[in-house]
Amino acid sequence: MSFLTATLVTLLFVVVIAYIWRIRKAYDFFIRLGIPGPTPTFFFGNLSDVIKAKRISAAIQQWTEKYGHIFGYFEGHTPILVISDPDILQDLFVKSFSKFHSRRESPFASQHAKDAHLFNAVGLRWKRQRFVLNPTFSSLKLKQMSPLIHQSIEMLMKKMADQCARGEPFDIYAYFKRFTMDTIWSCGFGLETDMQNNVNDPYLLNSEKMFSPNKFRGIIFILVILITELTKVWRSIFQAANIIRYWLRRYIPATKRLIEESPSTWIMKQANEMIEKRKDIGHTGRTDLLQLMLESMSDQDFIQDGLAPCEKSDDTEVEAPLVRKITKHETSANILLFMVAGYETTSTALSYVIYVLATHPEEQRKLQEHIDAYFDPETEDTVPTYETVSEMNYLDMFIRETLRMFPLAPTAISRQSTEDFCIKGFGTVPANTLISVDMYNLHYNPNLWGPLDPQVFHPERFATKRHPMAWIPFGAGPRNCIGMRFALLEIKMLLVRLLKTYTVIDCGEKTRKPFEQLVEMPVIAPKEAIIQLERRDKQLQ
Ligand code: HEM
Repeated sequence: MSFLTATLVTLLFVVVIAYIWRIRKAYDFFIRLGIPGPTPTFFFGNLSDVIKAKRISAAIQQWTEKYGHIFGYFEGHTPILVISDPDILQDLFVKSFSKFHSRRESPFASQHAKDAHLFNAVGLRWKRQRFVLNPTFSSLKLKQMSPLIHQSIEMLMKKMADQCARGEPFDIYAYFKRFTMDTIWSCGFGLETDMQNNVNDPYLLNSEKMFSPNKFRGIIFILVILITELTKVWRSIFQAANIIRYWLRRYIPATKRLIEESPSTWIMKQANEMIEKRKDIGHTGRTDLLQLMLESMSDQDFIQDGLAPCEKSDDTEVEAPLVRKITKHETSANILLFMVAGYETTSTALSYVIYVLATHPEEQRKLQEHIDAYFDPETEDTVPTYETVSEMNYLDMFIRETLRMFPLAPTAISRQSTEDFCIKGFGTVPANTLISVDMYNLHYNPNLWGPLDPQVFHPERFATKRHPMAWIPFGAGPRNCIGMRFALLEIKMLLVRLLKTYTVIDCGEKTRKPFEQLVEMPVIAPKEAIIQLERRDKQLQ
């Protein structure tokens, strides 16, 4: 063995030993703080329990039952602190928000990249973007958007009429996806898409691909968890692969048939074209998301954020950033984000509402009577206005109760502390600790939701004032879901139209099975939502 080889082998040996020692030491994290939790396995942490539970949120639920409202587990050797004590969460998410404004970094994109969007950005960059985007879903804007939402509903109702006439069970979830995609494009970006009629629409296909399993993404994800120190390397490999794919397709036409374009690259390309087109047209009179971003668009490629100490934002209790601008990179990244966030979440929420309606006929009847009290059941095509649906309390409670029982994005809520913090009864938790929430535990906690058993579907429980952290399907505090009011409006307007005309019928096993085998990716969703529709006027005859 040459001297060089011997030196290299020794060096490698030292690095491996140091790494093993580092991992071993990482596993002392919760022991030092006196926080309970499942015992980690060397290198993998508690991943085997997650695999057994099939879903990360299901594993977290099981651990909360065993270890209580504060516990810790390990993803690889990264400690994750899970909290479901509502008072502590209130402190972290709202009162001490200045220390907890960051979210867990995506394995695929850096929080500090030029194109970090609202979901990924941290600190002042996030505040600046949120400040520009917050007015998107104000009451006035929602009111202006409601006729556009109605147009998409009209199209969906035509499809529902066809399906009802067939008299067979069908997957309504697929229709909801096309409906929410049409709606977000028209309300957010002023584009008249027709995905409800064109199932091969490239926007729809590419967005669907972003949620479908992808082996390469899966491998990068696992590598980031297990060898987290090399996150930048794994991320660069992921990004380089996308760039190579793009250049190969662009410059070697023969590869077009062999190599598929990455769906995010495709969407970003459309987003950039859309920005240029709208810039050419000038102000359209529309006040959609794209217009808001264009009005605040900076000529700079990168904005150095700074604080204006005297300025305060209306919607967040944080100081406003000095520059109320957004770059072109951030604009196109946010177009991608809003499209993805506004499509899968709302359509999945609708599929849960449909499941509840089908499996709780008595509750469905009550909701129909409530709708009949506001809209004449004889006139089918009434346009449910923003004002009227906003008054419909029982409809609101029905949707809230569905999202309490079926929270679909629990892993979207994560926070990372920027300073040390104390949890009463435990030690000082160091800065940069990742915090997760057990949404199921909060949503099913009898102390927060009693006296009626939280396992029972009972919309009226929302008539009683509850703890502000008892219901958090859209997150909490200044960094909650920006699209919440839009999603709720869309769901309400659609339900009014659907239930005025139809009753949702349970198709037994076909309806129930997909909801017993939910998949978390990252939205928790059934594969399909099979139901049948029956005209209400036919039932009365
Ligand atoms: C039923 C539908 C929806 C659910 C359940 C949902 C859920 C969530 C959750 C749990 C978060 C994380 C909040 C937190 O960390 O506290 C979030 C963030 C976000 N959501 Fe939604 N969402 C829905 C619909 C929408 C829609 C329709 C849009 C846009 C059109 C949207 C855009 C976003 C964005 C941009 C963020 C990041 C906000 C930030 O970091 O400042 N969501 N959503």
